[in-house]
Amino acid sequence: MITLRGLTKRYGEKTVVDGLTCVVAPGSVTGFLGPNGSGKSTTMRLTVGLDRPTAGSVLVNGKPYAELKHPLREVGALLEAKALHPGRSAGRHLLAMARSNGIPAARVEEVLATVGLTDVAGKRAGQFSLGMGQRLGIAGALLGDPGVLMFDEPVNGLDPDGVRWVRQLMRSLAEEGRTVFVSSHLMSEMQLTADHLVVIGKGKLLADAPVDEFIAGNSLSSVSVRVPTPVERDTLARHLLTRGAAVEPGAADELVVTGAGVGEVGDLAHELGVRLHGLGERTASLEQAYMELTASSVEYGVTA
Ligand SMILES: Nc1ncnc2c1ncn2[C@@H]1O[C@H](COP(=O)(O)OP(=O)(O)OP(=O)(O)O)[C@@H](O)[C@H]1O
Repeated sequence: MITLRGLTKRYGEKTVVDGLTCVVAPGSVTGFLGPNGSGKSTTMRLTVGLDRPTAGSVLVNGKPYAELKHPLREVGALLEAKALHPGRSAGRHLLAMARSNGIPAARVEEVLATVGLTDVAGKRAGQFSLGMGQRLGIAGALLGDPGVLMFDEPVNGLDPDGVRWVRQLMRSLAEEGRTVFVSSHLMSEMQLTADHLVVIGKGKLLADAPVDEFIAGNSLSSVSVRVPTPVERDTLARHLLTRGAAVEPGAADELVVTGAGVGEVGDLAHELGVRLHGLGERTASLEQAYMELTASSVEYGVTA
């Protein structure tokens, strides 16, 4: 479990992490979302003692990182800036990490196999591709078999196979009862991977909710209606507009309606003698919900 209590970090005048309070619970994947520069990496760095909070605290299994006796056995992290010795092989790099944390050497073989790097264990890390480097970073996080895992943009640089592998790995780690805290900018991937979300903007907590609840609470539900001819589409659209609904063209013969339910749209079509080739709720995506919520928190937005 990771517990943040009023966690705050300032660099000079700038407050990068601003009073974050939340609990990242075991047994589920918690997605950590926020626009560029919102403080996600800083929060993760504070969690593993790479930086000190200006105020508040962050605890791993109830203790500050510095008080953990065997840190790698309690929390494993893949962070963005990897301090890899480029001339050292993947195997030796992991072995050095294992030695300094009292982890048996045999565990190195296991994690290399888990991340699919067994065949290149003797290769120098400096020659690794971006994706191989990510796999090595994940191996390092798993080395101590910790109950808490943190991954900062783990799918960065991975091919579609690798992305799927990371998703399955996160899911299985959570199913084993571990705490999995993962940041990503890939909303569709997060929607598939995460159970719960913590969303921040400009260092402040914007949301802390299960994925379904987050999507439902931050997006307008809409209705998709398929009408075969332009004349009928126009008739239905005009009548919906007079009832205060909003109508937008969708794909091909589809209209996307907000502000009216499925029943209302169906009944109206029936009254008007408009034929329907499809009618149903449209589920909003995590991306839509996220954009709604963070629109005002984007620090480096582009103005059109
Ligand atoms: N050591 C530091 N000194 C000064 N400012 C810093 C330092 N580390 C981070 N920052 C600033 O803190 C802010 C938050 O950065 P952080 O990397 O935590 O954001 P992030 O949410 O991880 O962003 P991204 O999604 O782009 O990775 C940025 O404006 C960054 O410039």
